[in-house]
Amino acid sequence: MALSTLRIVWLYPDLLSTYGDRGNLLVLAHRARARGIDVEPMQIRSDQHIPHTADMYLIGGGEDGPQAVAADRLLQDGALSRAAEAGKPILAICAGYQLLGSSFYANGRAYEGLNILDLRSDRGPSRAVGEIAGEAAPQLGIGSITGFENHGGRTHLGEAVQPLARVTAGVGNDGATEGAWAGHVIGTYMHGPGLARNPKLADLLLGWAVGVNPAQLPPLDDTWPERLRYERFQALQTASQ
Ligand SMILES: NC(=O)CC[C@H](N)C(=O)O
Repeated sequence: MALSTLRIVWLYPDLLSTYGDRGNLLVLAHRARARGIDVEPMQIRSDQHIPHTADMYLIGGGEDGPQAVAADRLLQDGALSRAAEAGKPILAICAGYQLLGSSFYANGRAYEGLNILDLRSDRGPSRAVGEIAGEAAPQLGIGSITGFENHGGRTHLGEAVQPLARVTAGVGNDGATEGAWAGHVIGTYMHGPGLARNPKLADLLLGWAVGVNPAQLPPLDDTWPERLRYERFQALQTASQ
């Protein structure tokens, strides 16, 4: 593999990290180290400059107020937009996902987003709270997805992005699609943390970061993540009966 040390930036833990989103960093670090890749996790607070040199960037979800502050600081910093242009993998969850679009709603008004993904978010008729599941875009090769969602926003995709998944339970963007991706940037409403529940999504990001086809990463023992996934999908089936 081309990379010996994987530098993963976890953005703004002081503003955005709800429902265990920090777990995404832990999952990526574990899955990289298990393949012999050293990991340097970097937690960058909102009063710090974002390093340009990282190999992957993570941003989590949060409430409306911190989301608006985070968007403002990210716009001023500029490094996340340059990372996207440089093809660095970015995983953004919920509030972090919404602020990658052109605009989003928080506290009753629209805010400017980073325009990294061709989408915009407004408010839905009710909060979307609970399990979310779907079938991921076949090109991604990650199969079905599972997560937990809690958001008031609804997201409308433009032509330059593809839906991450087709929704089979829950709401996601609008009840039909969930999340979005373009290049190496993925946005999703899945908390949980999302990567603990979707190890193939974690490996997709890792593969992008180290420059190998994810299918060529050495396999790991995923007994426990698979049990978790089984349990979550079963819970949805039971709830729908
Ligand atoms: N969980 C979240 O990140 C919520 C994002 C946003 N504040 C919304 O309610 O839509």
